[in-house]
Amino acid sequence: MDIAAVNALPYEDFVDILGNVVEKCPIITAAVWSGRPFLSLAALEAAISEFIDALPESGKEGILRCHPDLAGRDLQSGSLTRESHEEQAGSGMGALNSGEASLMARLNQEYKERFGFPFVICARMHDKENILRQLFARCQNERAVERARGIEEVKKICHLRLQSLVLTDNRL
Ligand SMILES: NC(=O)N[C@H]1NC(=O)NC1=O
Repeated sequence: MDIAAVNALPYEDFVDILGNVVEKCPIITAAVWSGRPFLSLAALEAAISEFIDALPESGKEGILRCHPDLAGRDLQSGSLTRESHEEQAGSGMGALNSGEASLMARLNQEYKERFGFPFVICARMHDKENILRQLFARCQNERAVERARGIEEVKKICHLRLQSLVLTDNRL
């Protein structure tokens, strides 16, 4: 399970295995495949990051819009991706009390109305109190600041997803 094994994957397997390192954006994984061979996992991560940075602002917002709300309807209906489900469950999003749940729903809605994309945060790095605090604070920012902030969080999520795939996926 090393970068040589990742480099040896045909693109179909590469996209099957790594296609959700950026939530619901397998096009990013498919695009960076042509940059093989990667010298390290960090080099693969850097290629993903560079691809994202080269997108126009509308593309970056598109990436954010592919993310499900935290504690939102996809969590309630059980339709989150496996990765997102683990992240949201781990940070307590499935165990909000009714006050926290309604505050989260109200602030998520306020955030989306203000910016036109959802609030994104690397859930694995925070607990529910911290997420609510950040959501409240970030609602006050400017749109460009939030776009950049959300993309930073996407990269943190991607980093942790890549790490756990390479550590645990025995297909690699
Ligand atoms: N909206 C949002 O932040 N979603 C996510 N964050 C995370 O760590 N996993 C997600 O699905």
